[in-house]
Amino acid sequence: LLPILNYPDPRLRTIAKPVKEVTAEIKTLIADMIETMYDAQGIGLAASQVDQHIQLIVMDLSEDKNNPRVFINPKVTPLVEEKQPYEEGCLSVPEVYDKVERPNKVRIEALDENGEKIDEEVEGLLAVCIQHEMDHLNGVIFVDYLSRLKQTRARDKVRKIIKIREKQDEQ
Ligand SMILES: O=C(O)C[C@@H](Cc1ccccc1)[C@H](O)SCc1ccccc1
Ligand SMILES: [Zn+2]
Repeated sequence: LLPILNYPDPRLRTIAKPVKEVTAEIKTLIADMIETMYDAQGIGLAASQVDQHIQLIVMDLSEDKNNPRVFINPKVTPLVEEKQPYEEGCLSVPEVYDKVERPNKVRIEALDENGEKIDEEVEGLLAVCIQHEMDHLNGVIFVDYLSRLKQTRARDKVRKIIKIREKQDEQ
């Protein structure tokens, strides 16, 4: 399992670099990220969150957690002007949930783990999730869209949760 960086860790603000070639170690990273995402009960994970600053996202929205998707060097283009609110969460901001408005239909252009082209139009949770992950690759965290007060509360809450988790790990 890979350690997930927690807000407000400044490393989460790093801009991810494009992947030049899908090497063996990138394939290992992909497998480790998928395992880490499942363990953390996430439906998406960006490489930035595990302190690897390359343009790589893994996602699995399936019920049985048996259909992982890999997006390398992704480009997301909104297909509708109108934005819809969605109650987002983030593995880097544990137990903080709040509404974020995003276009709910987007085009995804990327490469998959075999370097094959992906070019899909998606909507709903998949569209929300890919935009949330793309933000991570650009050093943006969903709490950045919230008020200052909510950002302060999020920071305090994450600090408390991490302390509790560290205590649990000691026992
Ligand atoms: O990038 C992450 O931190 C994983 C995110 C992905 C996500 C964020 C907002 C909306 C959908 C997906 C989540 O922690 S995965 C947990 C989750 C699952 C279903 C709905 C919301 C959040
Ligand atoms: Zn996130």
